[in-house]
Amino acid sequence: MRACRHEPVPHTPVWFMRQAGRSLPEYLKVREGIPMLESCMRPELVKEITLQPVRRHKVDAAIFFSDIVVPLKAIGIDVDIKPGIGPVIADPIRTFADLERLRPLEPDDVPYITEAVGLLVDELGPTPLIGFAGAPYTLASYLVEGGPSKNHENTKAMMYGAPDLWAALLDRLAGITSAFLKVQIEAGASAIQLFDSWVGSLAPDDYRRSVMPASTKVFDAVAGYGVPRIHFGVGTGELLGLMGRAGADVVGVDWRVPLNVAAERVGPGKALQGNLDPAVLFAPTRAVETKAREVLHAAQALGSSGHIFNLGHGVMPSMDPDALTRLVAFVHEAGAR
Ligand SMILES: Cc1c2[nH]c(c1CCC(=O)O)Cc1[nH]c(c(CCC(=O)O)c1C)Cc1[nH]c(c(CCC(=O)O)c1C)Cc1[nH]c(c(C)c1CCC(=O)O)C2
Repeated sequence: MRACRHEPVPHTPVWFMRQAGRSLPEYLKVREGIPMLESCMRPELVKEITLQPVRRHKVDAAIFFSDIVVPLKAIGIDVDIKPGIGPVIADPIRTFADLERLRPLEPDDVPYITEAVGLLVDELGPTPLIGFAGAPYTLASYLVEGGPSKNHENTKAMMYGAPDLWAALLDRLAGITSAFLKVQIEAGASAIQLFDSWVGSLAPDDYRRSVMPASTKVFDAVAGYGVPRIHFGVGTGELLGLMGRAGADVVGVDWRVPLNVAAERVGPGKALQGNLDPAVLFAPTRAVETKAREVLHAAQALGSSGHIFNLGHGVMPSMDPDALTRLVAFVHEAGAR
């Protein structure tokens, strides 16, 4: 939390996006026979899965085990997470009439989230819990396409061709996302991350016009709590400045932009999170450490604090968990003040 606020830290803190999940044998064991979305609704199981990578890797933060589509499911959208595919929406959102299915989210829709966060905060003690949600653009891409998409063609067709419908869709999603984050913060989450995983597919002008207002609305909605707000997307090199200006305190960076360059794009006053290429973890330990040291060096542009070490995107299921554990120890040692 101190690194998020540019305060002095004993060492660079580290956690990994998707640190909980299929890279861990203990996860595969407890998930056996339980569908993904159902597992997100069982507080004891959520607690166990969230804690697994903290115990194993000694990371400096826990990320709440859930999924970006959980709030959509909670308001009655017919969505499922298909193994190896991702979220699939039975009836995509394409018209103004479809929007009526996106009703506001109430805390009572997600009692299992409140309960799981409470259990976790008790158990984690001083280790912070990061809550999260999907940002309006990324959620819209799943809702409009009906599932994962490479080119986001239906999404962009609506954004360019039906701007009023698009704005109304993103505004509704901003409300749902804000409510979902508030539930997690009020239950005790120390920080939040807004994942706009697929927004890197947009040019800066389109982002500014068609997406930034909804993301700003989300950040504004939770500003009053004073918890650090992290914002991340993949391939967002050209958007980093705007994503910071949308209201993030910490901007997540993928591996394509060195952190010293990202610091210039984001400007003073914001911390950075990232940005080791996840694929580096498949190389021998010496190579991992060389690349991790490069990340730490580039982050020195931020001064003595304001860097949270992470991967440039999520942990992959085929990664060796021991390589991640070794990386945490290395960052703690090489990033000591
Ligand atoms: C785009 C997105 C999704 N979900 C999420 C994002 C944003 C992050 C990113 O950019 O990767 C966010 C997410 N999903 C999950 C977490 C858990 C917390 C953590 O990071 O440890 C988080 C933060 C669990 C999950 N979410 C999912 C899994 C795998 C399902 C399983 O274990 O059966 C987990 C552990 C499923 C999911 N859900 C989604 C995808 C693309 C997939 C993968 C599909 C597949 O490859 O099988 C949508």
